Amino acid sequence: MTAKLTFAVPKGRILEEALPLMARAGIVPDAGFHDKKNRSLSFDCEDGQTRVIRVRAFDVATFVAHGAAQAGIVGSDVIEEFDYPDLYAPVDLDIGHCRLSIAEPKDAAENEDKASHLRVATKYPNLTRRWFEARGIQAECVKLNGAMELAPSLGLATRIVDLVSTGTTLRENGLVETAKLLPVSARLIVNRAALKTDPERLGNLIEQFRALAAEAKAA
Ligand SMILES: Nc1ncnc2c1ncn2[C@@H]1O[C@H](COP(=O)(O)OP(=O)(O)OP(=O)(O)O)[C@@H](O)[C@H]1O
Ligand SMILES: O=P(O)(O)OC[C@H]1O[C@H](OP(=O)(O)OP(=O)(O)O)[C@H](O)[C@@H]1O
Repeated sequence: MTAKLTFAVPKGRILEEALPLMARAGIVPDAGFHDKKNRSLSFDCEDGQTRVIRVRAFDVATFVAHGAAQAGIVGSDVIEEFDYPDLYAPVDLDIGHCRLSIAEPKDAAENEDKASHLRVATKYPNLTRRWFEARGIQAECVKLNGAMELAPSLGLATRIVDLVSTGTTLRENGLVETAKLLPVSARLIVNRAALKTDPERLGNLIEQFRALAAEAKAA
């Protein structure tokens, strides 16, 4: 018997949009997955050949890149931040849309614009450093895992780099978006080595998600 395929999904916002797509690709975790009291992190699927693990968004990429999970769904923000060579992201699922942006207080001092060194609060230090470096600016990143919007008013940083969708969080915290680093959407990801050793199963999975994404686009 072949080993179960482990499919990793983020536990938060992408999940709601991802579950119907997964179901159409035959990945349906058992009822425990939807039971809020269930503390299990791994769920067998109806097909008996797949298990779904529910982890934090950044950890989806880590599990798949190391081959602990063979495939999964994660935002392109996470893929670009890690840039794992063993991660293959063949299908844009056209869900989980947002953008990674720079923001600053709406009354920021003008001379900040000409600074060659900035302090930036972010969950994405690699993408942030790269973006500023390309513009000749050295970004000193303060890594936060949430509530980035507090950093400028409390003097932790002068800018933030964070995900923006409606813009409400920025507005309600007195910040304005000054540049867009990256448009973001969720992707199917696959471990490259697993694709080589199990080309039939993972190849089929890619084709199924590819067809679903194309269908959604055409609709
Ligand atoms: N408005 C938004 N804010 C944050 N993430 C968004 C937004 N819209 C879409 N996304 C996508 O959702 C992903 C976050 O997923 P999720 O909420 O599952 O993370 P998480 O694992 O709960 O995060 P955390 O590490 O904060 O617990 C982002 O990486 C991004 O790709
Ligand atoms: O533009 P908006 O529609 O307001 O969405 C953007 C906000 O959503 C995300 O935070 P999330 O709610 O995931 O909480 P977090 O700060 O814990 O990451 C993100 O980090 C922003 O704070």
